[in-house]
Amino acid sequence: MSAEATLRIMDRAHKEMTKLPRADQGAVYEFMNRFRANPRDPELYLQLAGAGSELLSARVDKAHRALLLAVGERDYLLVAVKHRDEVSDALARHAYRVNRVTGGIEVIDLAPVVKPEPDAVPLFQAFTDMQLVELGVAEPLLPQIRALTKAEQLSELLARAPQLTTDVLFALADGTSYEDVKEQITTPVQAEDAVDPDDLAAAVNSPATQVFSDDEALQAVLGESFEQWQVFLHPTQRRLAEKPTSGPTRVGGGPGTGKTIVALHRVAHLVRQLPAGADKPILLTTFNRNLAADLRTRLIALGGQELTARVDIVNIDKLASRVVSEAKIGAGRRIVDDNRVPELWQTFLMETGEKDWDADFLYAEWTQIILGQVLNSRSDYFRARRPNRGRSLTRGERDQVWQLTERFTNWLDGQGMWTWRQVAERAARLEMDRAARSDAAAEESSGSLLRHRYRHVVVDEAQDLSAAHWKMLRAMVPAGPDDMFLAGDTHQRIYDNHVTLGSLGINIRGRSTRLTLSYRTTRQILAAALEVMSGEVYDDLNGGEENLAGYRSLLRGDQPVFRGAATWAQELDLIADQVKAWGSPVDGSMAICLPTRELATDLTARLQENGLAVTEIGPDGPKGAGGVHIGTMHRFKGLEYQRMVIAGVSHGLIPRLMIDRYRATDPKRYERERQKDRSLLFVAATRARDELAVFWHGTPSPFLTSRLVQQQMSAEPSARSGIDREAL
Ligand SMILES: Nc1ncnc2c1ncn2[C@@H]1O[C@H](COP(=O)(O)OP(=O)(O)OP(=O)(O)O)[C@@H](O)[C@H]1O
Repeated sequence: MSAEATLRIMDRAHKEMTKLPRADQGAVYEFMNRFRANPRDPELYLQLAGAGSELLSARVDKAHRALLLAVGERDYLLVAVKHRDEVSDALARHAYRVNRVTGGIEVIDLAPVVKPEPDAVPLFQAFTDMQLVELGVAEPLLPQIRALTKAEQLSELLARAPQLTTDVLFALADGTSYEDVKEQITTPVQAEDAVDPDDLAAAVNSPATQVFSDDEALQAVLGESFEQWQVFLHPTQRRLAEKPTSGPTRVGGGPGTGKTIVALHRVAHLVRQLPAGADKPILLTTFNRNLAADLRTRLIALGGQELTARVDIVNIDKLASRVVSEAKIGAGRRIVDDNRVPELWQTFLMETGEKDWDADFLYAEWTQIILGQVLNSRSDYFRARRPNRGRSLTRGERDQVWQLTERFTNWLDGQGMWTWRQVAERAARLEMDRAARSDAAAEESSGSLLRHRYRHVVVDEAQDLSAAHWKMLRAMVPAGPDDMFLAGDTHQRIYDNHVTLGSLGINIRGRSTRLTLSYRTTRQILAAALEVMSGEVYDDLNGGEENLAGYRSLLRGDQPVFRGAATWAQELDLIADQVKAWGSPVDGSMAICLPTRELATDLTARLQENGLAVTEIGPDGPKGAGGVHIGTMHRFKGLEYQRMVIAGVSHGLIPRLMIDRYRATDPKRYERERQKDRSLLFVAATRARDELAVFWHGTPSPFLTSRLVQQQMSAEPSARSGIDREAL
């Protein structure tokens, strides 16, 4: 298709579009097609957006207008899609300018933030306007910057300023000298050639302009379906999805950065490379059932039934149980839920009169070391490394533990039971044997019928899989190019599975990447979620450390609400009021997350008394589409909602009071359990797209920093203690 005009989309505009209701996204999609074909189509009403504005406006549909910059005679940059009632506000509020340092186009938010204080000393009086501009500060913000006298005002301004302005002013306010800022912040992003601030055509091609898509990529995707456009990958995401790899690869990144989307596109890409056939040589797996169901729906939306037909989509435990039942193992045995196993250990120790060992300790040793590492024999256990296990064990003690676990498994067996961990361990062993036989057969003759199960394995929520799961997966696919693709974020680990992939035969070193741009949530919600995580150290699945540096959002919204009540009954009132303030939506766009089932039951009753429809989120996901969704924290993994309440964020509930008993007896375990509960809160907070409210009763959870808690006292930014880099 030859087009009349080229159209590019700014990153920010694209993010805003992903937030529109589906029907409106469809209208934008149609608009872009028409606009590219003929921008002067009279029905598009292309015109100057307003007197004195640098922007043009065009009609998307009855309600929406596109705002565009003309960057060449027939080249346009889409900078925003707004409701027509919001256009004049948007024009007054934002300026689009070429930055003199980077040469990129910046969107500058001109909303006034500073209330002038006549006698106070301006924060940046030591620097001239010229110096600030030379460092890369956005010129239209200079009048506001000049009026800043307090750190809190600066925080507020920087929360909306372009990146380079933020970096420069933050460093200067922090006491960094002009020369150092120039060297460390400005020079690295300086354009190679001289910048002409009026040359938009050059600016739009500058790497500093955050253009989501160039015209070519847009044209390609507009030729596809609307569904595909909805998950049109950012160039960074696309590279990850399509890059050939020499071995296992991992994509990390904070919540909502598109890891799942990339994993799905990776699957689609791999399917496209397959020779024709009716088999399923690609495994797509994740932690639990509802996430697997969700992956299936999303993959069908992306590539249809034909593509999905080549992919085995199954959650990891089901996959393991399939392997053992194919081998006719465990028939008639009931699989008990892992959270019941500590209790079973307790009963076993009581029945056998064994008093020297603690049930919790044995449970953890058995699941994490013996089953977790798929240890075959007592001598393997004697040699095993026991990372993260706290106290060391002598050889004699290891012998006792081994014998006790053998007796325990026989005891379980006698009652017709086994655990998911045992199933995973057995499946791993079966698959490792199968792989060894298949390798041996391949060496002897090329016509062997023994093959690995899959050619490619793609794993989402990788942070929650156990070592036995990884051993099973490793054995299911031959080592080689594009063998394993893992997506996950260790900050969201909510089950106690810590692994070092390298020691399990999965070598991701040098093939690990991180996404940093959140598509889900606003800057304000991200800042609050990140604050919950402050001070904690996370691993990178491979023995190193991982952080969320650079994790950001281009979307802005209201500050999240943080509010406490004296009692649970009063907290229920707060929740009911919040639901009402949000217009009591019962279309499934709002959810409430609680730490315990009891609290969830109370809240359900309360909302139902108020006449609201409530939908429980069960192990397979929400039990219906509409209603107010209510669930305990674990249920929220992988979900997203327009509005979220997190309730019961109280001392003793988050983290759970019961973990206190490990504080003295098993400090490592205590730290792990505490980190897990912190991650649960982080996962819950990052499910919110637009609005978040956090409530507690009594004393707030220690994970809510005093700054977050203070937000209830005063909506004023002056309640903050200072400028915090993370909060920006
Ligand atoms: N390129 C994109 N275009 C449009 N929407 C996107 C894009 N990438 C991600 N999204 C949207 O952002 C949201 C989050 O994406 P996704 O679920 O893949 O993130 P994630 O990193 O797996 O999140 P989490 O770690 O919280 O599970 C989804 O609604 C998804 O459709």
